[in-house]
Amino acid sequence: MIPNCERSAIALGSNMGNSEKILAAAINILAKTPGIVLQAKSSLYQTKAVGPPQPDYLNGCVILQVEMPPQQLLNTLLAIEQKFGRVRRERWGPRSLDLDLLLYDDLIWNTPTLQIPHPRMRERAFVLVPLAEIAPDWLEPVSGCAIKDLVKEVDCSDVHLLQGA
Ligand SMILES: Nc1ncnc2c1ncn2[C@@H]1O[C@H](COP(=O)(O)OP(=O)(O)OP(=O)(O)O)[C@@H](O)[C@H]1O
Ligand SMILES: Nc1nc2c(c(=O)[nH]1)N=C(CO)CN2
Repeated sequence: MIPNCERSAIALGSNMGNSEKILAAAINILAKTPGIVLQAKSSLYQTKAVGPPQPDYLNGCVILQVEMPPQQLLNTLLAIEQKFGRVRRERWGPRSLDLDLLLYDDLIWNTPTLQIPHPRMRERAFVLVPLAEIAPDWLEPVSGCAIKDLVKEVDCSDVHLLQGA
């Protein structure tokens, strides 16, 4: 536990390369980053890609205790994406690693480079299913709804628990 720290939820996704290995390695790096303590880790889910046709994703979420402001946390996430050779080509296109900052306590934050809560999290079953597993009672601050209730509003039929993960 870090004194004066905030709780943050991060979504992880990958559909290029050895996604299981990449997600495990990314979580490991996050857990070893100064100012970050890994509090909880969801199962991994195989999910049908939303967006242009592309391979299925592996998705998961983690809860972190962080002792850094939101923009610094985003910069940390972008640096980890780069380590795994993330190249931005098309919007919502395939990627070796995607890390999205979903929630930062009950903060609502809107700048050109960072929006919290993540603006599309409420419509994404591939985010809400793993997040509900580890943070069901966390209130998404824009809607005021708990994650366990938001997950009931989306179609979860394309999100499957990865066996043996
Ligand atoms: N909450 C957030 N988490 C991550 N990135 C964010 C957030 N809010 C704004 N951004 C900005 O979005 C930029 C582009 O993100 P990215 O390329 O990962 O989008 P995407 O994964 O293709 O689509 P989506 O944002 O719908 O998940 C980042 O460089 C970052 O500046
Ligand atoms: N199933 C799934 N589809 C996606 C994902 C993702 O992580 N999982 N990420 C996207 C861009 O952030 C676009 N589409």
